[in-house]
Formats: sequence, structure tokens, C-alpha cells
Amino acid sequence: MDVRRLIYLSAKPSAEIRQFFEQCDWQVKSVRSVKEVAKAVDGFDAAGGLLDLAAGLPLHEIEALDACLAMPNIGWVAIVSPGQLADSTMRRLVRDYCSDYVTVPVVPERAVRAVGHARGMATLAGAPQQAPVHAVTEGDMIGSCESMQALFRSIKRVASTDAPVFIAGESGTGKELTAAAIHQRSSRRDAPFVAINCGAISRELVQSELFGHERGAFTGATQRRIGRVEAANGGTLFLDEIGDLPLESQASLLRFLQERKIERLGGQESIDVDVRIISATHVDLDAAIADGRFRHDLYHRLCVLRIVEPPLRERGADIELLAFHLLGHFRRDAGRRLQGFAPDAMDAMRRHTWPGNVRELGNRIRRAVVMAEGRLITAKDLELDHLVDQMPVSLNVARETAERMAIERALLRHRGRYGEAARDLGISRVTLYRLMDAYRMREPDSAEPKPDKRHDDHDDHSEPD
Ligand SMILES: Nc1ncnc2c1ncn2[C@@H]1O[C@H](COP(=O)(O)OP(=O)(O)OP(=O)(O)O)[C@@H](O)[C@H]1O
Repeated sequence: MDVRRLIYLSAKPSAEIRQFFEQCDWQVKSVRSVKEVAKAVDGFDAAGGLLDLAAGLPLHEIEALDACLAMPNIGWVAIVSPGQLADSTMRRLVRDYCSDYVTVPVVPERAVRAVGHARGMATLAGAPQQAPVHAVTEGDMIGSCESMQALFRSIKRVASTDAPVFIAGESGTGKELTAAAIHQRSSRRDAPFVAINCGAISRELVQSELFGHERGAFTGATQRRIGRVEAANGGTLFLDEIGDLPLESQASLLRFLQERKIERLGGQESIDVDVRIISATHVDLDAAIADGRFRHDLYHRLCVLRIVEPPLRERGADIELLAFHLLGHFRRDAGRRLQGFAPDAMDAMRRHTWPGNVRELGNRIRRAVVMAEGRLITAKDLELDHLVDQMPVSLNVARETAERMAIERALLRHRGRYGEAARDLGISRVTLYRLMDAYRMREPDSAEPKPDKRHDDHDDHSEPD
């Protein structure tokens, strides 16, 4: 038999409410703090939740409530005292996370009905979508396509040597993550990993940034400063955008690579430095060499081992994998119950050419998490809807997508009240249930509708279970 579980979050739990739920075959778990809620739910089994705002919660608990209430597998109903919803925080919590509320003194029958319904809605929402492929990780990188597997193998191979590595790849493909992963796998992992973006430092400062300076070396040099090369001593120095390094600094870097010694600007002393060099660029270095903007001899020193980062558009299903990974990351900040991506978003992501690669994907998802109105991120939320219009879509698919979306929106609008949602949609409750079953929008064994018993005009704002 389906076990109906209730998470009862209250600073002063009522024995009467608890007993009533138990008599109605609910398994009641009473918790007093937000922290205990997460422990009380296991896996993604849906549960009903009774959130007692009327009994009061300490301020720090109220602050922690968002994350707790955003858990997709609990359908919450709030208990509020009269007038409490005049408070904007309380109103927001109830509006954004609860499918209903009951006012004190609580009529237990009504609370049971409302929670039954809220739990039903949580069942409908189900577990968040999961990426269809399993992630393989290397450091902070994830990927599973053949080109990423090849990249991970290369990382392992080059990590076991101390030779300079050159990473080529478009902007945002993960060159810095690759460099960090090589460092982490190398024998230098306990020493520093120092990254420097050669393109982001002004021409005048590059020398001192790389090699440091002594006090008084130039106007404004009021103190001795250790350069990035010296700071990486014993570890790995990652020179990003090496193609942007001015010719003068290229000469100094070449000298350092030959002698493994540096001199701080304005200093007399030669200092031994032991670093492993990893460099990267997204510009065409062959062209820069041909134009005389990059030293041929330096390139050969840097590029002993070469790794090529695959662009995102060539990673196949990894786009989805990364999209879910990044959504998981940003969803935590959103405090909303985003479930995943709508089919049109998936299609658009597969069609887009991703000039900004993984960084662009992350930026689009971060924005979509804030902008999305429904529980699924759409192509429009990703600002990729222009790609959807170009897609050939059969009428059946178009109809199903439109119907699903309309049903979801109507249910959200009416906090899951089927009768009102059906009325909005201009269909009977029975048709609504049939469509939801056909589109697998609810558990197959959910109770069948009993249109004659259900009444839509109840003055109660809860729904019969
Ligand atoms: N395989 C991956 N898995 C997870 N996140 C990734 C992956 N590749 C890149 N990212 C993320 O994408 C963003 C860009 O990555 P990174 O800075 O390493 O790219 P880059 O190639 O060095 O970019 P640029 O050329 O602009 O310096 C970062 O936020 C990074 O965490």
C-alpha cells in the first residue's frame, strides 16, 4: 500500500493534529527545525508537508526555509494565524512554496484534505529530470563523449611528466580547468597552482606581474613584490592567453624557460624557480608567428606536449550533461522548484553552435534560472527560441507540447486545483485527468476522478483529496 508520509514542521506540534493525521493513515514525522526536514525525507518519495508558521519559527529558521521548501518532493501546506499573511515574508513563503494554507484554529479534516492534495501535486512533479547520460569527471570537469574521454586520457598521460603543456581551444572550452586537472594529478599537486591571464594585464605591468619587483624599481613600487612565476615555485604556472603576451615579455619568459632563473625588476639577484609551465590560447598562434607577433622559439619551448580542447558543439549529448550539471549548480541559488528543461530547450541547445562554449552555456542557464516562469526552462528562457522556430515539428508533437504546457501552467496558476484548472482550460475534469495520464504527468495509479463527488465551488481554498 502507498505510504502517505507527513513532515510536520512546528515549534509547538499539536497532538490533536498529529493524531488526526495518523487516524487517516498518515505516517507522521514531527520535526522542530528546518535542518531536520532534509533528514526526514529520503530519496525522492513524495511526502506531504505541514508548515506551522503560526507557532512561530526563530529568524534563522525563517531564513533557511527557502531551500527547505524548494525541495520538489514535499507538497507543503502552511498553518497561519489570522493576519499573519499581512507580513510580506510570510506571504511570499506561502505563495511561492505552499499549495494551500489553513488558518488557526486548524480544522484537522481540512488540513488532511489540503495536505493530501499537496502531496499529490508533489507526486506529479516527481523527481527533477536527470541528465540522460552518466557523467565522467576529471577534476572539476565533466564529460562523457569520446572527445572528452580522449581529453581525460591526455590529462592523465601529461600529468605524469614535467614537460611544458600547450592547450589549444576556443574560448570557454575549459582550458583553465584542464590545466588545474593536470596540476591536481601531478606530483606537484601539494604546491601552488598559479593562473595568470596574460591578456588581462596592461603592457606596462606584465614584466612586474610575472617576475616581481624590488622596492623603488619604478615610480609607485613602494614595496618588494613577488611575481607570479616565483609564487608558483614548486608547483604549476598556467599562462592563459599566452598569445597576448607582449614581445618584450616573450623574450623574458624564453630566458626563464632556458635558465630556470628569474630576476625581479630592479633587482640584482638571480633566483632559482622550479615551476611546470602550462600555457593556453584561443588565438591562432601559427598566424601570430607568421605575422611576427609571437616568437617561434618560445612557441617550441611551450608546446612540447599539446592538448586540444573540443568545442562544445562537437560534444554531442555532453551538452545535456553539462546543462543539468550547471542547472544543479545555479538552482541552489534560485530557491525555486525548477525541474529541468522543456523539450524545446533541449532541441535548441543541440542546435545552437555555442561560440562561447561551456562558459556561454553557464551564462544562459544562470539567466534562465532567474527568468523562467514555469518549472521547466524553455528555449525562450535560454534566449534560444529563434532556433525553435526553424525546427520541423509534426502536428502531433506540436499539439502535445502545447497541451502539456497549457496544463502545467493552469495547474500552477490554480495551485494544483484540478477543477479550476480544467475550467480555465475549457475541458472537463475527466478530460484533464485523461490528458495527464496520456502525457504521464501524474502517477499511473493516482486516484481516478469522481466528477460527481468533486465540487469546484467550495469556499474552502483547499482541494478535496
Ligand atoms: N567540462 C566542463 N565541465 C564543467 N564545467 C566546465 C567544463 N568546461 C568548462 N567549464 C566551465 O566553463 C567555464 C569556462 O571554463 P574555463 O575558464 O576553464 O575556459 P577557458 O577555455 O580557459 O576560457 P578562456 O579561453 O576564455 O580563458 C568555467 O566556468 C568552467 O567551470
